[in-house]
Amino acid sequence: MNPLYTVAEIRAVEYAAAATLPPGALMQRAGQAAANAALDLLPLSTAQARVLVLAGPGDNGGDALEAAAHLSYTGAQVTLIHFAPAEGRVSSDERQAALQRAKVSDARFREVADASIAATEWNLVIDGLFGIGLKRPLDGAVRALVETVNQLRCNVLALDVPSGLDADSGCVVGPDGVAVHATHTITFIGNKPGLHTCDGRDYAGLVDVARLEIDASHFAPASLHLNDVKFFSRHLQARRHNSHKGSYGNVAVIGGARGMSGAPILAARTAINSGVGRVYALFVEDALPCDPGQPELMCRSAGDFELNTATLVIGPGLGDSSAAHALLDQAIASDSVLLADADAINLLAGDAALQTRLAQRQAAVVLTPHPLEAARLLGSSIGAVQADRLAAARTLAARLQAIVVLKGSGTVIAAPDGKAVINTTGNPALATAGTGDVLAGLCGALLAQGWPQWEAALAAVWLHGMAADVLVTEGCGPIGLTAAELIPAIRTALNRMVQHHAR
Ligand SMILES: NC(=O)C1=CN([C@@H]2O[C@H](COP(=O)(O)OP(=O)(O)OC[C@H]3O[C@@H](n4cnc5c(N)ncnc54)[C@H](OP(=O)(O)O)[C@@H]3O)[C@@H](O)[C@H]2O)[C@@H](O)CC1
Ligand SMILES: [K+]
Repeated sequence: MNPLYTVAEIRAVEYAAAATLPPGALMQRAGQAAANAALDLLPLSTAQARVLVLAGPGDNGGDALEAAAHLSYTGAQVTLIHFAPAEGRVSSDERQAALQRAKVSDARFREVADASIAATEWNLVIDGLFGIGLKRPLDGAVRALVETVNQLRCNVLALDVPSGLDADSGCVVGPDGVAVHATHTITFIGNKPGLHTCDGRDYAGLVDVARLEIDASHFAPASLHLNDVKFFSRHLQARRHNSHKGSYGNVAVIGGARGMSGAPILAARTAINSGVGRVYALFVEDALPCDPGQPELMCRSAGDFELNTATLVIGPGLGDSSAAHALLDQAIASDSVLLADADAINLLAGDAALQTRLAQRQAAVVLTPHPLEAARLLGSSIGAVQADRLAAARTLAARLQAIVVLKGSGTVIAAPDGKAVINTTGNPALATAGTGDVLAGLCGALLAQGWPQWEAALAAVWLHGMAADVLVTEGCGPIGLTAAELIPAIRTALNRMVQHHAR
């Protein structure tokens, strides 16, 4: 089920596997897998293909040298830019063997400063500069080379990790760092979180995993996965004929301070379109009499509502007034399943006692912070949260005993026991006002229909991103997609999933 491994975990697998294999076997397999992946990206007539291979000073460079030798034997015109290890550093034996193979092949070695590199029309660049051994930002000649490669218009295949990207966090290693902008990444032994969150999705392109035929016994159970429909599909239930609106739960969205009534309306509309029996839009100030665009919603003043009668989605447009704070306090004190978003998270961040009570609740809690909200809760900065999104989400989940959905590219969903998932759907169309309210309403809807909080969060994030992906393929984004447009697309995606998976 799409496990992800940290660099430390990959190193442990590599160490254990290498001990059972002939010397150099893993690098040879990596080089072969890389060459195969490259051939998939080249014209059928390889003899015409011009391939630029960048080989760094470590074993990632060794993979590249192996791949270069293989490709040159297929007839491709391979040009190699090779960085020897720094003075005082010794190549591994397998890397030295790979260098020899490349030297005796038809691959042509060129100097890094060769001006013809920028001017040549390459069919493919293979990036084997740095993999999981990257230790510092790229600088000097390597940085200049990466900047040149990033200007080329051909496919770029990264080996293991796009050089310059941190394989654990998905951050370009900086400050002011650069990384190879790959169109494809073939990653070795196991998939890595950094390829799927933060900057990872922008730099890795399409990711493929080559396990290098390592025996499954060398892999410890993963605590981190990519999101997968299999994780939640058993909760996709077909509807019974003999059912009524009372069968599908109640959601109450609490928010809507003055000037911000749109946020709870978006969340409430999403909830009713995602199958909830009854949906209330509750306003901390100036309740709207009704929502003319969605008259099924019951619009009320929040103060008049019995909070124990619905799944609560608190926060969209809630503001920071004392009335908002009091409502959050009451919501936490209630017995209802609770989703806290947006201003509810900001209010929580400023009230340690409320955080303690939240952590002690019996009923389920889901929090859906974006990175700034997460930073406020953690008492840190956006930069610190983004530098390690997984740690941020896991820390919050453990501290607040809640499912935490840390939004952003490669949304991270974390549970108090440390298990975590990175979502794979979604695109930059979601970077617009109101999409968070839609996600909150969707997750609240699933919770109200009886989904456990972990699966509800996984499914909501998946469907929300999938709806955006479908809309983008239809030309409704990424530029200019509005949050409200997601709602019917989510309804369609949810119904399709139920048709496909439910019994
Ligand atoms: N071992 C195996 O069995 C297998 C390994 N595999 C492959 O090996 C890769 C890991 O190899 P690795 O550990 O040698 O690290 P790698 O990513 O090549 O970089 C280290 C080198 O880069 C240097 N360096 C670092 N940062 C730098 C910078 N910013 N600017 C300049 N230099 C910098 C660093 O120098 P140092 O800091 O030590 O002076 C060192 O020389 C892995 O990703 C996979 O592709 C596969 O073949 C499967 C089997
Ligand atoms: K690389």
